[in-house]
Amino acid sequence: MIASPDHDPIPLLEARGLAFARNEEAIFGPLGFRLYAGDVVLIEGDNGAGKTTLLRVLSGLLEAEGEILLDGEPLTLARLARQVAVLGHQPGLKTDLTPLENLRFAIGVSGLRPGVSPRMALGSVGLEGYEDVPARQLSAGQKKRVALARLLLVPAALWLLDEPYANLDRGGIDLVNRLLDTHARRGGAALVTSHGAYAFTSGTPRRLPIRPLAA
Ligand SMILES: Nc1ncnc2c1ncn2[C@@H]1O[C@H](COP(=O)(O)OP(=O)(O)OP(=O)(O)O)[C@@H](O)[C@H]1O
Repeated sequence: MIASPDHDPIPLLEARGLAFARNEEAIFGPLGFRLYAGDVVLIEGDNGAGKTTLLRVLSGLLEAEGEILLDGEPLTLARLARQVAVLGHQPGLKTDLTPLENLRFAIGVSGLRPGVSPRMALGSVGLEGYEDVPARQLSAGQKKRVALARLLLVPAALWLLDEPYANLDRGGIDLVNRLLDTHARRGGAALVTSHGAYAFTSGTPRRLPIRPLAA
């Protein structure tokens, strides 16, 4: 069980007895943990350990045994849309649309954090000048940066990030760490998978590995 020293009594995310099996083969769990405002938690595990599966369960994409609570309430699709931002292996962009259009689409679905605009968010992730280029013309790292800009724009307090460092150069890795740091200081929380090579290399927020993830 993970808990920060100073936190609100209600965790942003709580898992109770969470277990997932495929074809009767256990993938992970049972697993219990709490994530409070200000927590950034690194999910560690070898290839195939079940990190992505866990994030897919927490994102409502796969059903598992056990309970998932968001702000103390059972996970529902409506709560997910408002309270959780997910960054998967794929950047999740519509490639015929530009970065600006993709971000406006995301705002339409998940809302807008006060005080930030799509152009500002693209500037923050180093994509000034790429606002109006079709996303299919962007490199893998640039696409990942658009997905990071989406995190900055939406108001969700809980971030679920699957391999956010993949495809990023050194500056991009530092960028992810800065975004996590700022998000945590603003009262957000994040669950991050990584193979560890690049995790939290600078501007390090708290590092709170959960183990074991795979029973
Ligand atoms: N769609 C699927 N159908 C069947 N088995 C799957 C499927 N997706 C994943 N698995 C299996 O579930 C297990 C956990 O996979 P998962 O992708 O969660 O691992 P991971 O820890 O994220 O791995 P990696 O570090 O390689 O990304 C693996 O044994 C994998 O082969």
